Amino acid sequence: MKQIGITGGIGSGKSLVARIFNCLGIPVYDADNRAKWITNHDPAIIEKVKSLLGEFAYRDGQLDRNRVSSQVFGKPELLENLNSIIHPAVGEDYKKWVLQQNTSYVLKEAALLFESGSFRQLDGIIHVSAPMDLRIKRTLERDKQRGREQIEAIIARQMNDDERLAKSDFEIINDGHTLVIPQVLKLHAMLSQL
Ligand SMILES: CC(C)(COP(=O)(O)OP(=O)(O)OC[C@H]1O[C@@H](n2cnc3c(N)ncnc32)[C@H](O)[C@@H]1O)[C@@H](O)C(=O)NCCC(=O)NCCS
Ligand SMILES: Nc1ncnc2c1ncn2[C@@H]1O[C@H](COP(=O)(O)OP(=O)(O)OP(=O)(O)O)[C@@H](O)[C@H]1O
Repeated sequence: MKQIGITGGIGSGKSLVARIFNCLGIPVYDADNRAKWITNHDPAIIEKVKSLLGEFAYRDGQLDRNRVSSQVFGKPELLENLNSIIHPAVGEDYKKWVLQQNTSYVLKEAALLFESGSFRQLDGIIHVSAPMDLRIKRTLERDKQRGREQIEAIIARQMNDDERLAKSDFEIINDGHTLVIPQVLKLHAMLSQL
């Protein structure tokens, strides 16, 4: 079974593209969502996050995401420390998940496939590309709690599009003009044959 990554910057449309593959019967591991689950449920991770960010990082037993976003996205060192707690846990969780799948290929969706090093375990990477202004506009519309300043701080913490695309094997253009479903169908036909 081939393991394919799907990546792209914030607001590029990874989740949307991943949902289309999922409709075709392809299992998708959503690293963002699993990271959310782990930070709320794994006691060892919760302890580590609290010792890094303080007790107030959690409210009513849940990670206070707005508070933590304001705390970490403007502070590269703090974010790196948070990443080094969460990324290995997501890596282990993914390994268990993949053993339970039995399709011709699976998808791992993550914004930070290259930054986290997890691309090394994958057989190919799909890059979802969209112009920067459109990515910011989509994210502003989706995440009402986030301002433009925070979105720009997040973008500054991610690999730039050119570099990410150069490291990827396939591209899906999600620029608001190019039709997305035909691109997914073409790639799905090819990946199913691998
Ligand atoms: C800082 C946190 C609490 C903010 O939560 P919030 O609900 O506001 O945002 P969410 O998790 O939905 O992320 C929104 C988008 O921001 C970007 N992003 C998230 N974490 C990071 C990061 N560490 N570095 C760069 N970009 C990131 C991604 O494009 C992501 O899709 C959360 O993002 C987090 O715990 N991040 C660190 C762990 C991580 O890297 N998760 C990503 C997948 S493993
Ligand atoms: N082609 C499109 N047409 C209209 N809306 C779109 C399109 N692509 C994405 N969107 C919308 O833009 C927003 C961002 O898309 P999505 O959540 O898939 O991005 P993402 O790459 O997964 O972002 P993140 O890294 O933050 O998780 C969503 O609200 C989504 O519905």
